[in-house]
Amino acid sequence: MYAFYSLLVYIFYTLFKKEETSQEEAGPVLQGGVPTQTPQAAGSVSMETRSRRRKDGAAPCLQKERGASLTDSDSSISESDSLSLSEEEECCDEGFEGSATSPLDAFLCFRRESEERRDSQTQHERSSITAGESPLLTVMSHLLNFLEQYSHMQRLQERAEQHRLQLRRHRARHRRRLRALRAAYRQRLRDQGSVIGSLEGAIAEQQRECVSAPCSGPAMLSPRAQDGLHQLVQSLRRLQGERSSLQGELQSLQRQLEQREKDRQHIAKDFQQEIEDLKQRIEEREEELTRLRTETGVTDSEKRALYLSAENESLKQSLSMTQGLLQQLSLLPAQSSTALIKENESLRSRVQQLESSLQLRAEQLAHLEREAEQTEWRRKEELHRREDRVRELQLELDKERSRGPKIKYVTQTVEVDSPGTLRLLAETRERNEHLTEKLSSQNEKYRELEGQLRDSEEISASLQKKIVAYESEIGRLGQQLLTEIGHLEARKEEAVREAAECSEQHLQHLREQFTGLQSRLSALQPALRTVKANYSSLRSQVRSFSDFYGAAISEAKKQLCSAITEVSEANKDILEKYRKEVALRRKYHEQLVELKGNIRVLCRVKPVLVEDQQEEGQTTVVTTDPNNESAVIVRSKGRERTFELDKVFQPQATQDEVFQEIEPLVTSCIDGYNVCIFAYGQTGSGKTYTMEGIPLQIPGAHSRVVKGLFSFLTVPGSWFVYGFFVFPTTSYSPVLLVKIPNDTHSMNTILLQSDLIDRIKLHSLCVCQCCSSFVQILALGRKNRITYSTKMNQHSSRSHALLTVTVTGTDLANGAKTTECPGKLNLVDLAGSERVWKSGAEGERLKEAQNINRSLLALGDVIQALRGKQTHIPFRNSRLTYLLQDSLGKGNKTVMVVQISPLERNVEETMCSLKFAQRVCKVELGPASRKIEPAGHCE
Ligand SMILES: Nc1ncnc2c1ncn2[C@@H]1O[C@H](COP(=O)(O)OP(=O)(O)OP(=O)(O)O)[C@@H](O)[C@H]1O
Repeated sequence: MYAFYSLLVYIFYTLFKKEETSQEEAGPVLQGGVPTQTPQAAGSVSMETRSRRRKDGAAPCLQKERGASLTDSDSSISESDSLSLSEEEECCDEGFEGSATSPLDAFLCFRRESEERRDSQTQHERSSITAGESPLLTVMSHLLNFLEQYSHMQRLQERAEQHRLQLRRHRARHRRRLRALRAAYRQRLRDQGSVIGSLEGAIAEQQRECVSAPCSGPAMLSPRAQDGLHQLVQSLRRLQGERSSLQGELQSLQRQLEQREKDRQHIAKDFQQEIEDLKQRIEEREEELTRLRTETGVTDSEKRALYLSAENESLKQSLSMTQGLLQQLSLLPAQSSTALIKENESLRSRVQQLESSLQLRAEQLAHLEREAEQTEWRRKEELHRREDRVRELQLELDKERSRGPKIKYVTQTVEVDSPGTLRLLAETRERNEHLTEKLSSQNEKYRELEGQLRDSEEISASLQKKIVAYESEIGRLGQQLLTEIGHLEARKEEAVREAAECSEQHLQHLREQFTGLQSRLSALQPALRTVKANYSSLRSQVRSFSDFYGAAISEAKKQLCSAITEVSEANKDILEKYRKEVALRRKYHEQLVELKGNIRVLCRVKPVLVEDQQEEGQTTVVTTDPNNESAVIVRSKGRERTFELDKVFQPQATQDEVFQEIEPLVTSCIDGYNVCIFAYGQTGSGKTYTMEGIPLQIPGAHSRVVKGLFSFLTVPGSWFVYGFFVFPTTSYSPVLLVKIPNDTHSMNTILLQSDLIDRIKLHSLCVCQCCSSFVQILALGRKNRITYSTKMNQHSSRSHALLTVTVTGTDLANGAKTTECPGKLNLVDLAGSERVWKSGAEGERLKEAQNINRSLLALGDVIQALRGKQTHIPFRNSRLTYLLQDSLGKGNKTVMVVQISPLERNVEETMCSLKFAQRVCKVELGPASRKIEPAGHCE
């Protein structure tokens, strides 16, 4: 299909170029302002018309035309000429109405037929073809439309040219006829004048004869003379009648001339108006054309169309370029096509308008020509009649002249004989004078008419000049249009050439690439062969290598097994040594802890704060001995009492110093012991400060213990894996200290446990795998802990806070777990013991204070029972003691931090706390015991 359309484009282009070149060669040449065709141009036009007429069987018309053109030079025009002219016009009209048979028209007919054929195809095929070839078809349709319009314009121009030629011939014929009529009329007038002159001469001669013979009377006139006179008078009367009739005819001619002049003026006006309208339309069209060119870029679209056609040509040359061309065609903007279609439509409508106006003009011209012919015919008829009459008059005058001697004789006899004859002569003379006067007046009128006719002819000539000027203007505009079309064509050719060059270059480039690739391919082929050979050799090597590899692996395995057995033997010794070392470390640690005591009581003296100094009784009653770290002296009621405890921290002691005393318990917990660290003391003495500290600023025991626990996870080469389970809860309230959200990223699992005792529940079990999640849980617990302001403490804790951490350790060497019941670390921040009257608690607060004191009393009872080594330890007396039974019982390790206030006003509570601490000091928990599962078999 593409090849077919490219062929079509080529044919179009060739035809178009041929027509253009023929037009350029046979372009109109202006001669004296009138556009005429050169012989070549006439030849080309006549060739076309000749061929057309030959087809129509109108060859005689051309001969007649030629005959008419040849006879145009003749001075006289016969009726046959006019007849031939009318026939010629009919033939020409027929020729114009006939269909054009130029090569371009034939091609357009062929295209129409092909379109019809294509329309007759099935809708499916047509849609598929249209969908596939729309850009090319669009371009082709534009080209065809353009060519159609161009051929139509050419036909119109030819028809206009023919009309102009006909008009010129008719005008020339009309002028010739007018000249002949004028000459004939003048001749007739001259003849009449001569006849009259001869008559006057005869009359004068008769008068002279009458004067020379006065004696002769009318009686002397013979009857023959009388008859002659009678005939003369009658002839004179006829002449008079003829003159009157001629006068009437002249008047009618004058009226006709006037009417014709009016008609001519009217037609000229109409014609001028039409010319003006046409000029205006041409101007509008030109403006619109320029506007379209500037706005829509018609030239670009045409360039693109020609570029596409060039691409299409290149398709024939290279099959590989087809796909690229299709893509370029698909990339064509639809706007240019629509603009071209619109422009084509507008051009068509304009051409139709011009056609209709041309048809109107042709009709008007035909009407004018018919009128002119009628007028000419009438004039001719009139001239004929007048000539006939002149001839008759001439004949009569000749007759009269031939009768001259008789009249002379009669006149003499009349003059001699008849006075009546003299009277008649006088009358006749008078009449003759009168007729002469009338003739002169008629002559004057005729001259006036002639002048008017000349004026009208001048006007008509000027009008014709104008028409000629307009025609020349139209021709010039047409020439400009043709030159512009030529320029456009040149541009198109330039664009086509550029596109062809570009495509040629591209093709050349592709060819070069292709040749380069081919050379590279040819160069690569030996390399490929060598690579293939290498590959095959490698493949065979690989095949042989797999066997070699299997043998090597089995050999290596054997070597590795032997090495592993050797290393494992060596490692066994090392592991044994390590275990011994660990056991030794634990033993020594245990011995150290036991030496220190499984239950240790530490005392921390709160420093005197600024706010404490503002109240009464701010004097300190507690003193410490720098040389004795285990003694604290309290002055009460004028007496000093020394309490011996395991360790007494001075008021300046830091959190770190306190933790150093607690730290061994962390190691014990890791080793699988149950340990308990709790703070005891009156309200506001600093228990929470010691256990929790000030978050992020001065961390307390909680954070440090947790850090210590997690530091074991990062010990390099550790043989243990630890898991930390946290039970943040409260001993007093069943409300959870920490409500752990499900989406907390640091929690892996949340387990619910069943009731353990009464209404105390361990609601949640959190598995912490990093320190930050531990700290988070602590922060949540701190946030949820209930605190109220009392007289003793602004942020007094109203419940015991327990943080239970269970630790499981697995020995990687033998898989032994530290215990089935893992090591447990209880961190307890007890609620402050207080004197109710002192704290000023009431209502709910009073109940809380009572509960707190009750639980602390139960703790004291448990401590008392342990001290007395009773068989029954009342752990179940309170929730607090129940929760702490794992850590307070036998085989456990406990650290109690007694917080005391150094102020005088708290001396009673300080004494109570220290007495309780001393009681605890005397408790023996017995040797601590580890809970270690038997090791499983090592894998
Ligand atoms: N060693 C210390 N150094 C500085 N400030 C301290 C120290 N100990 C306690 N405090 C301050 O004393 C105030 C009371 O302490 P804290 O709340 O810890 O007492 P408490 O024993 O927990 O009271 P309660 O039993 O009523 O909860 C706090 O403002 C705390 O910062």
